[in-house]
Amino acid sequence: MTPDLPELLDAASVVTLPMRVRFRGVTAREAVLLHGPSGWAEWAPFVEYDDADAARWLAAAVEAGWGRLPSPVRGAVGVNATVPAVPAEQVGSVLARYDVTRTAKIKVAERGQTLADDLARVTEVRRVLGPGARLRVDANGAWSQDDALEALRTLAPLGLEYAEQPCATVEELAALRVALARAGVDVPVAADESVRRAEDPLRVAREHAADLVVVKVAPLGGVARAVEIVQECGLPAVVSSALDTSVGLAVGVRLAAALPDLDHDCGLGTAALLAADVVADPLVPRAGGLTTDRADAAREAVDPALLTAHRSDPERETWWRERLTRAFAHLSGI
Ligand SMILES: O=C(O)CCC(=O)C1=CC=C[C@@H](O)[C@@H]1C(=O)O
Ligand SMILES: [Mg+2]
Repeated sequence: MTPDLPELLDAASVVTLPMRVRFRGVTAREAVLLHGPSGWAEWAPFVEYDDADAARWLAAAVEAGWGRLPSPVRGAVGVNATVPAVPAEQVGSVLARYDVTRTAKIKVAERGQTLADDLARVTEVRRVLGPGARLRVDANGAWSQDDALEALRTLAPLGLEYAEQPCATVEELAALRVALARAGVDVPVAADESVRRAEDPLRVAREHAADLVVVKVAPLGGVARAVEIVQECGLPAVVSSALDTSVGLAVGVRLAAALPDLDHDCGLGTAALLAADVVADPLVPRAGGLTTDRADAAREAVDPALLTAHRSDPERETWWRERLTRAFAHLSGI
């Protein structure tokens, strides 16, 4: 069932949530919470995304708020800590916000920083979490193929589970995998933007450009679509958030719980990066994981007082409502 536009606009609350640390260049996360007959849903396409992208995020919100989510095949999922591109001295305080010690994802290749900064940050995460922890890095496509080879050669001795989107294009990722193998650098490559922002999310698998895929519910158009994409790719998957509120994270947990195979911890701990949320008890990982029970409960626990307290200013609210109207016009093309 798809709501009409007046129903969607009526169901929408626009919020601005402050973040604890800068992430993806933002210090506040804006989101639209939608209350539909199937429960709360979130629509929060990154502000730089165009209306066609935003429509895919809307399809995901409509699935959660007006449709049905695929049934879980597991009741709990492991979660990684997410470490923004902070100075090494701040790593300890970031990690202290997570009840997670097994796996951490570390942002690298941040604009204005150097490989020495990345090395210091990853070294510090390894020191804090110890030799048994699984560490993955995410360059968000910022390295050239040569830079990626040099960086991963430098970081590999610290022990990396994988490198997420080390280069921007599918061609570079494919060539990098060959170059890494040739150089004897044992770091698997994961594709994120090459799946979530691609015209054809399966191309990365066809071109043998990745060892695993990172999937996010909203950019892929919903849980059911994301499950299909993972199956069609035929590669191991990691479910990750799109810097969601607890509502979006809860739906992410439902994707992780619905995948037939899940061998990696998921990037669903990002509530810890928000200084405010739309539920009183944010969906942060406990003992390294999240359960579907807690996720479903969080989605039911959206607090109207928090929606009011964090309501966006009138100018931003108008911007989001107009964007929602435009994205809705694209929805039928999805
Ligand atoms: O994967 C995680 O650990 C948390 C989520 C995360 O890192 C991201 C969420 C949203 C946008 C991104 O720039 C970023 C990513 O690239 O994976
Ligand atoms: Mg990523």
